[in-house]
Amino acid sequence: MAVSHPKERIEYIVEGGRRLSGTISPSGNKNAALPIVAAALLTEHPVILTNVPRIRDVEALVTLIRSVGAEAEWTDRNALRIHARELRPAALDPDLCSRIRASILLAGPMLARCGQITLPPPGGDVIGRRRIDTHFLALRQLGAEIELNDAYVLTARNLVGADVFLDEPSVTGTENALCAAVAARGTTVLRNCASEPHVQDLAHFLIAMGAEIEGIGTNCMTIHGGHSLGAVEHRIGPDHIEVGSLIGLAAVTRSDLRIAGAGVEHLRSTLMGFERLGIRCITEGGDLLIPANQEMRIVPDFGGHVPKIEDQPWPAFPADTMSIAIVTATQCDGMVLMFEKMFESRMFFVDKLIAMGARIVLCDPHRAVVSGPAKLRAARMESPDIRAGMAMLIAAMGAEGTSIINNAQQIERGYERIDERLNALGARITRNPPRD
Ligand SMILES: CC(=O)N[C@H]1[C@@H](OP(=O)(O)OP(=O)(O)OC[C@H]2O[C@@H](n3ccc(=O)[nH]c3=O)[C@H](O)[C@@H]2O)O[C@H](CO)[C@@H](O)[C@@H]1O
Ligand SMILES: C=C(OP(=O)(O)O)C(=O)O
Repeated sequence: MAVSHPKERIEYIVEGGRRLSGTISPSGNKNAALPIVAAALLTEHPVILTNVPRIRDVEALVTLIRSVGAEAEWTDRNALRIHARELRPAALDPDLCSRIRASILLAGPMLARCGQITLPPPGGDVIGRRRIDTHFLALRQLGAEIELNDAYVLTARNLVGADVFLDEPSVTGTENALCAAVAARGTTVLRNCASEPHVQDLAHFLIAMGAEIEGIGTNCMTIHGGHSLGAVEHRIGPDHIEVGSLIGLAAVTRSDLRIAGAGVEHLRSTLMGFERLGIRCITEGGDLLIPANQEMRIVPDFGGHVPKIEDQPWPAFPADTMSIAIVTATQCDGMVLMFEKMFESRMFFVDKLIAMGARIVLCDPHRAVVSGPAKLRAARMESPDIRAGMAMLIAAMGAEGTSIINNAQQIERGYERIDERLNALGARITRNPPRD
């Protein structure tokens, strides 16, 4: 699959009102694959990654690492071999960098290997301000110098361990700092760091390469840097955001689904959020079952008060599952406050759901009250970002009639062949243009 041209437009034509059934396996975690592909640049030895989601963001990052001299080839549909034998701090394509947030993840590994990198501003979902201050705060303390011209120019003669307190637990900020700290001389303590499953997966990958890291899964990691890093084979963990999306999809379409190998150890806050909406899943070994006969009655807070679902850094309810929870709540009986604490523009897509018949009051950029259930009508929509796009796809599948989702390439930034995989469960989604 080639990296898409920015002008490439994809639409999904979705026939609603169909129940799905069967088993689906989640893809590898997008937000783990991206930092791990970048971190493969830390070693001059070959790295083999399996369960890599073949999505647009990963393809874009693979193109970027090739442009600095790494060999990268797909040895199978979801297996990637990277060999960063020699790297050159070449100028990165500003257009590609602007399409993905993950281009910023090259900072730590490239500083470690080449002592310099010029990074055009990163992109990613336009869901609010995407700060990079935390990245630079940490990298500066580890010895980097940063200048801003048209691009960010980062240099470091030596990376040296430090005691770093992050100003917020930024996911990609923590990942950049972790990669730089692994290569730095001496010990680094990263305090107030992020601990999402993808941050943990990156840390396990680095340990498999030879790094020494303590405190994985907590908000304080200690890294004993400077170990030599060798060849490694690593399997990317399942995408807990995709699992959350499938739970919402099953509930809205009243479908019976089994999610095989769902990574159940990382689902507690997600399941708790959906339970508040009256949706209960069953864990069976490593699988998650979502029965079709859900109560879908919003559980009030003690004393009958309006409950809320709010996102926060891990281990709380994930920000990337918020849009899915909103569309799911429109089909549940009762009232709930959805509180998006992290991004200030992510909730604006609810006007599309309102146009379909959902009863939602957007109180301000961070809070929306949803009252359900409301019958959804088919509509023509435009996907503004990955998760809003997925929420629209769920709404379209739950609505009577045929909906059209434009700009579906946004959905494909994060979900692999989602049309094909849902069609295999009984959905009817036509992709335009068809796949090669
Ligand atoms: C490539 C990648 O991995 N992208 C993910 C990564 O983005 P990214 O690493 O860009 O997100 P950050 O964790 O830096 O921050 C996300 C937003 O939350 C705010 N914030 C963060 C921490 C906090 O305690 N309070 C707070 O308000 C930040 O200011 C920012 O607006 O993490 C986000 C938050 O899980 C996810 O939505 C993105 O999918
Ligand atoms: C916000 C997201 O991604 P990114 O940070 O890559 O834009 C997301 O995955 O929902």
